Amino acid sequence: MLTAHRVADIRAAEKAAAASAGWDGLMQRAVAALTDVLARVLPEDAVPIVLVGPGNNGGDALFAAAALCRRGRRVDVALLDRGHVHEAGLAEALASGVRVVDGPVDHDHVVDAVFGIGARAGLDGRAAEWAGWVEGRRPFVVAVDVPSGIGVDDGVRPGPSIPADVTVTFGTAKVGLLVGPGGLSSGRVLVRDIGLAPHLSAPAAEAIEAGDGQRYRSIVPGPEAHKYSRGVVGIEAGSPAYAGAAHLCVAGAQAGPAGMVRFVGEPDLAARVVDRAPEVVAGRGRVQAWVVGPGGQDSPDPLISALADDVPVVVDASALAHLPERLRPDVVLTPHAGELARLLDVERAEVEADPLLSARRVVERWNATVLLKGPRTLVVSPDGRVRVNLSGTSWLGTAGAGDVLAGFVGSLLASGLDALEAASVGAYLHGVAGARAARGGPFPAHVVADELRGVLHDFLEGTLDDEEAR
Ligand SMILES: NC(=O)C1=CN([C@@H]2O[C@H](COP(=O)(O)OP(=O)(O)OC[C@H]3O[C@@H](n4cnc5c(N)ncnc54)[C@H](O)[C@@H]3O)[C@@H](O)[C@H]2O)[C@@H](O)CC1
Ligand SMILES: [K+]
Repeated sequence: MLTAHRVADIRAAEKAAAASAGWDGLMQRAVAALTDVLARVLPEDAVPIVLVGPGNNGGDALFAAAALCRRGRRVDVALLDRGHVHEAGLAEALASGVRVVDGPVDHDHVVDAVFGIGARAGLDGRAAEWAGWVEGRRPFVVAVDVPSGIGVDDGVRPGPSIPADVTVTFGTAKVGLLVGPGGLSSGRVLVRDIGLAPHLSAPAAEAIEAGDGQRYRSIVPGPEAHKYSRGVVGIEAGSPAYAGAAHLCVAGAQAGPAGMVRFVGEPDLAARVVDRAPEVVAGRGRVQAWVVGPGGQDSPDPLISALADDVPVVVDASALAHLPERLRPDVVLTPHAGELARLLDVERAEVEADPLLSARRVVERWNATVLLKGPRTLVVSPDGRVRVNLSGTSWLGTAGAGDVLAGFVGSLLASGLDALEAASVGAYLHGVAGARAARGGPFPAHVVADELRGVLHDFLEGTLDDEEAR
């Protein structure tokens, strides 16, 4: 599991770690990790420019620049403000042969050490000019700890920022490296240990990784299992206008661990669903989880009857327009940004600017678990836990992909995972399945359902490839 913490918690952990290692000791660990990454990701013959701000973030980079020079590389450095700079770092950089220049010119490689966890979101003055230069030239950027300009705790981007291809972050990820615009500006996030782990509080957010399958072995049927013990998922989805949503939602559910799928819908549609998927049982009966809404009619009834069963419910698409006053933590709402904006009666852009805050507002308003779909799908639980999904491909922006996801999450719920786990495992594996499908080019959503089976298998067996999962 990748963990992310808030700045206040990281500062507290650093203080505790510094009590034994000393502040210089901590910084030297950060410098060693940074130097190691830079030596690997920057081509031998490149002359990178290091953009250095006033704090310890700049200090880290000055020491790393010095270390690179001592290894025979050429490095340019530009100082945001000569009056405010890590003096010991600058002295060592100069002594090691770093060249101080006015600013970036024709550099193709940038090390962003303007601001670290001491940053306020947004850049102005010289830092904003540098951000503008980066936007125009599009060099390869390595961010030190965080990309400068983003909100470290929330990933907002209220003004200019320096988006990175790689972010080398110390001790633990920061929430703003994962969510919202910050998440999309951080590139590949490499967490490097500097000895904070024993001192860190519970993470503010987590992301499932390829190696986490062992945690979810409970969904593998044991020797005594039968179809009912594996869980039954009920689906009320589809309508004359969106008959395909019923098929795709069923396909998603059948790719999951549940032992049976029940389908509820008008007789013609139910008959077509059973024609395509003969294992499906049409009609109501006992279920361990419901999925309502994909491609559904504009009616409150499916959600009302699902909630009356007192089992976990996935509430998607049309059913989102009919939420009662209050829900329960085992209800998973699955809006995209536009649907979530409608729930809050705000503009979609507001949700996209700060998805974590927006999702939290819905969680608080309804006391339900929220899976906010997007390039960085978020899952937020009423108990405060947050998961961010890092798997996927832009090709998943295809009609019907959400129907598959809703069915798959329903199956995970029926198999006994709690709402946060079902939603985040579902989003993660759905993303990996999309990435796998995309190897063959653009794909229709039913291919995602086809891939999910194998992806779930590889995840649980511990053989999922980390590379394809990002
Ligand atoms: N504290 C520690 O134990 C360690 C810190 N390390 C490094 O130190 C960094 C944190 O250093 P600092 O606390 O000095 O913080 P920064 O290096 O982020 O610098 C903060 C300074 O920049 C100014 N500033 C922030 N955002 C601004 C903005 N948008 N516009 C204008 N000025 C702005 C602040 O007023 C403050 O003076 C970490 O990110 C990491 O790179 C590492 O060396 C590891 C150890
Ligand atoms: K930085």
